Amino acid sequence: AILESIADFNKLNVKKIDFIVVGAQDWNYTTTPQRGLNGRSIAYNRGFVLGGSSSVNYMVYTRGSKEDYDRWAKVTKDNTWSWDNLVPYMRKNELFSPPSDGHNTTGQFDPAVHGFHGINAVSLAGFPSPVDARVIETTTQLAEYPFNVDMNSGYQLGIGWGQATIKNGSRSSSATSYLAPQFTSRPNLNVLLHARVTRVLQTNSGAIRTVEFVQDINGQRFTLTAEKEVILSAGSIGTPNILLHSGIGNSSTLTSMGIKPVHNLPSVGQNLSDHCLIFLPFLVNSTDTFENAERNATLAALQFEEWNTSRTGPLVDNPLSHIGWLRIPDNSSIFERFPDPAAGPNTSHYELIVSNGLLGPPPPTGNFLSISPAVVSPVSRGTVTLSSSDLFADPIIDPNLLGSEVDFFIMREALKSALRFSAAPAWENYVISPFGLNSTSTDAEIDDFIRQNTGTVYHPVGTASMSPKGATWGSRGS
Ligand SMILES: Cc1cc2nc3c(=O)[nH]c(=O)nc-3n(C[C@H](O)[C@H](O)[C@H](O)COP(=O)(O)OP(=O)(O)OC[C@H]3O[C@@H](n4cnc5c(N)ncnc54)[C@H](O)[C@@H]3O)c2cc1C
Repeated sequence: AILESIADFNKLNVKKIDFIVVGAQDWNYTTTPQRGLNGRSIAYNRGFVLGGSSSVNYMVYTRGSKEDYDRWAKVTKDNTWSWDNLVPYMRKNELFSPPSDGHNTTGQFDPAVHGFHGINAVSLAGFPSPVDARVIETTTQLAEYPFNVDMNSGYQLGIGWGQATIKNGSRSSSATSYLAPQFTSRPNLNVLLHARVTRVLQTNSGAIRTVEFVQDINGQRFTLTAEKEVILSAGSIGTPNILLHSGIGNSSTLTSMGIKPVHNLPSVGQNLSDHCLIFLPFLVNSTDTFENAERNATLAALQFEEWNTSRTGPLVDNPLSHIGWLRIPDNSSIFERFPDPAAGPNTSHYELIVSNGLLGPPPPTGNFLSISPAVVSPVSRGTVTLSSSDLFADPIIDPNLLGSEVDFFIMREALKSALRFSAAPAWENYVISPFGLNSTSTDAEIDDFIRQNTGTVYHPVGTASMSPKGATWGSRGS
């Protein structure tokens, strides 16, 4: 059942709680000033809603490369995390669905690598983007950007059609899939809304099976104790925040903050890794881009009406049409001093995201194309730490974006790659010029542009990281 309050829960008179799943619009977090971004602090979105960030994200469906998962297996010394062992679960989860416009998708994805009977819907775009043909033409013109029919096959390199967690023009999230009515109506699943977890606590046996929470920040604290286990899934910011307040973290740091240590696990909140991104717009010779509806309320209302009545039109999709997964050359000078950060030779260093418009608030005039680079094998590591023992204070979030020389080098090369992509013959008479950057910019000018414009794709991970059993680090450390 979906429950509004603990009082509603108590009325159910539940005798035994097997599992407690901590899940819940935005937490409104801001990062610390980022050294790699000229000291800028940036917004750090996290979903504050049922379904968490899956209810607010860009809906891009991308698996990692085979090598990424195989590296997980190696790091954890646990082969269940390998690609071969995880793919059956990816398939089981996936409900690959026709696009909203029902167009023929032959040659736009590989059915052999998808699941068609799961609950998390995935589909190709359901409204043609005016730049589709030029992107595909580019893959035939520049050897550097080969076409990849399905970036989610385990082999990700190349340019392919974007897949999104969308069905019939609507978002498929954890809230619409795992928490769909057929599941929340199960007698052994209750979802308590408006509950904010403050800590996880030890029972008399020492096991951590009790969850402490409030329904009103100034109100009573409640506890529930699970018969079997508590699965803490509050995301890469919420999870370490709760653990640290619970005394699970670096014991000496916790003691200095007045928090009683329960378990010394110094890795909690460390090792934060994220994908940094630059929205890279190009001024184009077109009148058919996102900017039209963004500057014209009547057109926007018409598009919304179309979506609302028939789930057709431009609003059935997320704002990107194609993605490229690409590597900097193996002989890049950065590798003379640093190891290759990718999980293997078939794993990308950076992503190029193609959109038929400027991502973000549009300037008063001009039509745009974006080819936005993101660093996807990042080396920089940041932290989530406590600002105080106040259970409701925001944690201190330092993703350390572009903190490493390797990530900066890759971002610079990715940005130059986006400029090369836009210079393919396919874009002749279409792309006028990069916006905010000159194609003859010096490295120093590009570097300054990067520091001033880099943000994030909001993919923080690693703050409660997996580790081999018995390791002295990570979630299974001593
Ligand atoms: C703007 C944005 C765009 C993104 N775009 C994409 C994309 O296109 N494709 C993609 O694959 N990924 C994308 N991501 C990342 C993706 O959404 C996340 O990686 C994923 O949702 C993480 O899942 P999670 O369950 O670990 O954490 P979350 O989804 O963040 O879920 C954590 C849940 O725990 C709740 N919670 C936290 N603390 C507490 C507490 N104390 N008490 C109670 N509840 C609590 C939160 O409210 C939330 O509901 C994006 C993220 C954002 C924010």
